[in-house]
Amino acid sequence: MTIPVACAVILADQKVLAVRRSKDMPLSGYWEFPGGKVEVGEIPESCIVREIGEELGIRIRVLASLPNNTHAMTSGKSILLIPFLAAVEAGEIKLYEHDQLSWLGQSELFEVNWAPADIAVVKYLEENWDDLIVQFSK
Ligand SMILES: Nc1nc2c([nH]c(=O)n2[C@H]2C[C@H](O)[C@@H](COP(=O)(O)OP(=O)(O)OP(=O)(O)O)O2)c(=O)[nH]1
Repeated sequence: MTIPVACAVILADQKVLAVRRSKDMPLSGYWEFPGGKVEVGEIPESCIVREIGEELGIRIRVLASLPNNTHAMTSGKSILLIPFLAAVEAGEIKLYEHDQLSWLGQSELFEVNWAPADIAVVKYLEENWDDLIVQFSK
């Protein structure tokens, strides 16, 4: 079984936002890009805007979609991670589900303990930083 999960790489000032899963969440203590499961009948772009509203209390604008990554979990399920590059359009970030946040620059990307499914996405960001984060920050 494959679970589609949309996540947002939110950029500001040439940094990206990482959040830590709290003790009430599965994979607690791991860092991730905020987001959640795509509901039945929902498109990933709508899902990510909805999830970010629920988790961070902000409205985002989707700038681009990034390569998906499938990751097999020990449970036998797979996560299909669908990342979007996004910017804050309105509101102030508050953590409604996570317990910590960090804004990471290119050289800081691996300073947090990423959820395993995110590692390929983070590597992609690191390798394409100038084309993505620098360009879209202009
Ligand atoms: N949001 C998010 N989830 C991730 C990432 N990487 C990763 O492995 N996951 C996993 C953790 C969870 O097993 C699953 C997402 O579930 P979730 O609990 O955040 O989803 P949700 O908000 O829709 O919550 P629910 O339906 O379980 O209440 O995907 C990521 O970067 N962002």
